[in-house]
Amino acid sequence: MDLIPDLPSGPLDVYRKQASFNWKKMKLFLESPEDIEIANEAFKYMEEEPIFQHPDRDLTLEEERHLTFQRMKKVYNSDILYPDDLFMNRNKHRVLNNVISLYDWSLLARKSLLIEFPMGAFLGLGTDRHRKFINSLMNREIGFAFCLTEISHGSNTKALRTEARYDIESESFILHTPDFEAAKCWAGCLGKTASHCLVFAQLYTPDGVCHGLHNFVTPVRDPQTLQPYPGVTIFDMGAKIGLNGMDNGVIMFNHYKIPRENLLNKTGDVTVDGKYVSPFKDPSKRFEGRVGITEFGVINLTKALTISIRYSAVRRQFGPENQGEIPVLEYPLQQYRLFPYLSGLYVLHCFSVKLKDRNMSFRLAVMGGSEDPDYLANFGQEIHALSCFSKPYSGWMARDAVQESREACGGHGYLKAAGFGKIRNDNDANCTYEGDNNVLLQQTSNWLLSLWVARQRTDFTRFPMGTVSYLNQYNKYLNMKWSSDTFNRNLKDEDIIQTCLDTYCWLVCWLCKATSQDMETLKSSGKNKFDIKNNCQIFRAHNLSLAYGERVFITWFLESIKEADVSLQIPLYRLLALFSLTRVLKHVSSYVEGGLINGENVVITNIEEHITRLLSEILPDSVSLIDAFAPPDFFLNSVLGNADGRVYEHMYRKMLTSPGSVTRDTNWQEMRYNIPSKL
Ligand SMILES: Cc1cc2nc3c(=O)[nH]c(=O)nc-3n(C[C@H](O)[C@H](O)[C@H](O)COP(=O)(O)OP(=O)(O)OC[C@H]3O[C@@H](n4cnc5c(N)ncnc54)[C@H](O)[C@@H]3O)c2cc1C
Repeated sequence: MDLIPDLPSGPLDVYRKQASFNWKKMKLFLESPEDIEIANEAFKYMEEEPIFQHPDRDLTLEEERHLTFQRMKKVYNSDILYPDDLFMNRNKHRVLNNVISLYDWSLLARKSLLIEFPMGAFLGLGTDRHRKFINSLMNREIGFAFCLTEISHGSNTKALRTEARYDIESESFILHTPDFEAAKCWAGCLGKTASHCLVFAQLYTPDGVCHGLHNFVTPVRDPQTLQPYPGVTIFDMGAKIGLNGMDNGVIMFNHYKIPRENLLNKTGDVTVDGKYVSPFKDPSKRFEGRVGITEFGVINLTKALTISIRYSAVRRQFGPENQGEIPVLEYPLQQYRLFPYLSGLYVLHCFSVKLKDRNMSFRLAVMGGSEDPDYLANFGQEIHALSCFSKPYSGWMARDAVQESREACGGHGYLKAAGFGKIRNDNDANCTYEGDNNVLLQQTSNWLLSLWVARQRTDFTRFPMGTVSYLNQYNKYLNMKWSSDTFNRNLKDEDIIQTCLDTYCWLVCWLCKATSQDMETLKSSGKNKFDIKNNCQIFRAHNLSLAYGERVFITWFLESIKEADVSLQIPLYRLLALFSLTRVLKHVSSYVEGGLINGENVVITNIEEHITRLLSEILPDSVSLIDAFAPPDFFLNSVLGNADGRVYEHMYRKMLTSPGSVTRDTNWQEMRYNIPSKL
């Protein structure tokens, strides 16, 4: 417990004293003592280093990028933020990345993209001949950008048009951008800094055959002068709505030659005389990014909810007659706007930790090579389906929570110093990069629907993570009906959660069935495969992906609760019951359509009553529940969310000390009331 410093006393004490559990114990449920120790050291270091101090004025684009770059160098040179054992200790890497993300997403993106991401690509897709690049990266002599997206194509990667044609005579690939629409764009660190790119291009052998997208190590700038090489045109994409410490750029190649060896050739190569050879495909790499991005939502939810819950606990408006004003957190409506996201934060955190662990087990199994290939294929499919769900879900949950939190803080929430603007704008990009959310989510339903088609000859328990084993009992679930007693008033939270899980089993089975039937109907009406798939997305396939994933969220958090200290279990069950009920309620139209509800709406009333009860039970715990997640004030960087709850003192100090706040405007002479009259 000494690891976790006490919180300063102030107006939040009222709620902290009401908590039914020890918040430090809760923190230890969320993070191990080792992780807390690593994070504490990093927090202290960054808080004390001059380069990490928050500027007291808005920076220009160039200043912001320069500062972020200098900070990145500081990170790389720090034994605390970048210790020697970082790559051997993935957990340490995760914790330190989280600390950096809490501080600034641009810094994390720069640090990851320029050096770590290419290192991963070389280890995963490269071979011995690329060792020189790894050495240069380790010596910090070069830096990379990752170039996949083109001006006219992003999600549809098959349609990308950058070409890499092999030339036997010079033993090189000739990279070419046919026109501006095929220019690579959005690549982070490309605008001003990267010396090399990992370029995805269509590989053509001299016989004119296209072998699809391959990855090419491409030097684009002189690392010393930062001038692009002849044959390469680069331009910067300019200011964005967030992540402005990062320089996203556009690049075009004009018959630009790179050595044959620069092809990352683990999954496919071209011989000196121009023959294409492909030894095998490595399935272990493709999920890594999305698994990691799932955790990004946790960071943004943490920041937004720390600010809004603490502020709501001290902000007073209205009250019963003659009894003074009450904190806005006391209003059930305010609780309903914030607590489901608080429960979502707990659920998402536990899910993303488990997903990372399971992904790591999968990758180790692939590398070990001794596992049954069917087992690996099933494991890989499950990880893929889950990460294609959880990356969008986490970005969207954070997006919605940040907006609700901003509004929950009223006008003051709109101040830049409240912090929501930066969280919102930086989180926004998570919904698009590493796969647009809506496009990605389709992969989860595609997989589920393919399983459904094969349901009569499949044993669903063969999937190692157990996320679809209930499909074995699809007949039982499809016959399920809610009775007027379902979710009855006397149900305990554990039983509520179980009923929600059963409801999700019904929902997934029914959505699989209904989507497949719709597809059959469209097929018999003469629609082609493409149209059939698209016409089943809105009310069916999209919801199917959500239902599948939400059920896994609940199941995995339930596992975590059972491992928690008994003193924490009641508040955790409450959170999970609230999460489950509010999410179950969002699928009501399917229950009506699919006949789960027959006639009476009493079950919905029961659910609403339970939600109202849970909100009031979570209220006394709410501040401590968010304290267990909250970063130090320096990292939250919000006048509304400090741990001492002294909101108005912090606002006063910030406003008074902001440059120019109490002086006359420099243009004051032109702002005097001497507007010429037309009269
Ligand atoms: C901050 C940031 C950093 C980035 N960094 C990089 C980087 O380093 N390297 C890189 O290569 N790229 C990068 N990107 C690009 C990013 O990966 C792409 O923007 C993303 O893959 C989406 O592609 P798109 O922009 O072409 O969207 P589109 O594919 O054009 O999608 C546009 C809209 O159409 C919808 N849509 C598309 N297809 C379908 C469909 N089949 N069904 C239903 N709806 C559909 C999408 O949901 C979306 O709403 C970055 C983007 C951002 C914002």
